[in-house]
Amino acid sequence: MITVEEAEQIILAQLKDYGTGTVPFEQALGRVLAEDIKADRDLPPFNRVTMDGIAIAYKAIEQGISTFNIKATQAAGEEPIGIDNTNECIEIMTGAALSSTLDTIIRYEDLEIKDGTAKLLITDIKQGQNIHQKGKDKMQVDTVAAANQLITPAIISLAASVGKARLMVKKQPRVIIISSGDELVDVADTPSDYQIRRSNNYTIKAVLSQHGLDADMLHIPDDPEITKQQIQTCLQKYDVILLSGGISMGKFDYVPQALEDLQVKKLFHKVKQRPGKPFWFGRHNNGVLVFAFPGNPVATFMCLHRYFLLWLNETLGLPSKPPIYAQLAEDFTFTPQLKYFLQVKLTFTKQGVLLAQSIEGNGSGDFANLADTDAFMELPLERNEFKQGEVFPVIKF
Ligand SMILES: Nc1nc2c(c(=O)[nH]1)N[C@H]1C(S)=C(S)[C@@H](COP(=O)(O)OP(=O)(O)OC[C@H]3O[C@@H](n4cnc5c(N)ncnc54)[C@H](O)[C@@H]3O)O[C@H]1N2
Ligand code: MOO
Ligand SMILES: [Mg+2]
Repeated sequence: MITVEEAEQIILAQLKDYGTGTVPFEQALGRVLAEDIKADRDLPPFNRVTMDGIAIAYKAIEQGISTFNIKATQAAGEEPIGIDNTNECIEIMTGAALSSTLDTIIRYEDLEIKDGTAKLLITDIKQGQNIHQKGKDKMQVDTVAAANQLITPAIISLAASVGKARLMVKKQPRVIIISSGDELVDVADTPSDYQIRRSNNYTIKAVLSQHGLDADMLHIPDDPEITKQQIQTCLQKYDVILLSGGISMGKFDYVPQALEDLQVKKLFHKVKQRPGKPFWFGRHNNGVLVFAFPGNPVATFMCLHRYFLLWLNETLGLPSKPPIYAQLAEDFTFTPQLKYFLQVKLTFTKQGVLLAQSIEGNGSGDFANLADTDAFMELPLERNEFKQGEVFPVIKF
């Protein structure tokens, strides 16, 4: 049986470029940017007033002038209005473009405005104050957002401001989620006393959608022929198949045999880990990758986060995420020769330390426990005793 690290390496050796395409920028949230976004003009594009008040030429202050004739009022979006004499000012609003004859803004709070004049109530005035200088943030053709990063709301905002109505993004793999098992009925159906509703497929879909990835869903019964037929169809239509269930040692666990019959090369089956020991991974000649997760809900959930999301991140060319470490809140013992992914609840202490409280639940079938936790703590395989205060990596979900 291979280790978690070996499984990770095998999976990360299967990265694939799915190409690029363009989407309207408003629909690009959560996708991966595949081009540099450049400023179409300076940012800001003009000397932008940052306070409502008056605009003056600083020279007036040097000349000892403290009362100004208001020549005009300029709103944001209006053509700049200049002055002819240093004893003049323009009443001006935040966001307005400043005329080249003006270089200093005094706020209304620091003025007394009466009978068409503005009198200064302060003496400490700096040349250039309350002005966001043209080109201060970025110059024309500067890159405002570099390729190979996740498109966040801030990047949507930048795209809008530089007039990029469409963005080039990385194409995502086409994904199908296949659940299996005769004991599983759909959400809308009423299970018999010996059935349950299927949930893993919805969990996977929800996690993927949190990561900006859409996926189709399919359920197959425990029938070897149907299992084979259905997977065969999916091998033609998708880039990645995420299976849940049917991969262990049960008499009706038909998935590994079906995959083998369909020429999906097994790259590994079983990993030294709990949960998720029976995890199966392989690749078809045509490049389709198959992640077959163990059916127990916590096992599916852990493997999805630990392996598939990692692969997705790398395959889309995103920078590797630095690991997050937390401190174990109490002693913990785990004796099997498996790497244990302990379910924990994370909190920050007053000292700013990330603390992991173990919330063990009742094994990998206890999906109710997932709602009470927010991370897996990855405990080293080589050890059995873990002490309060020790620090280990965590996978937040
Ligand atoms: N003799 C052995 N038996 C088992 C072993 C083993 O090493 N030797 N491993 C156990 C472990 S660990 C796991 S995990 C499971 C994995 O089993 P399968 O991948 O074959 O999954 P199933 O048998 O189909 O189902 C297991 C369990 O999960 C429930 N399930 C499955 N799919 C869903 C779904 N979509 N939504 C909700 N629940 C689902 C299913 O009803 C079963 O209760 O094998 C152990 N056995
Ligand atoms: O992988 Mo199993 O999840 O330990 O129950
Ligand atoms: Mg089974």
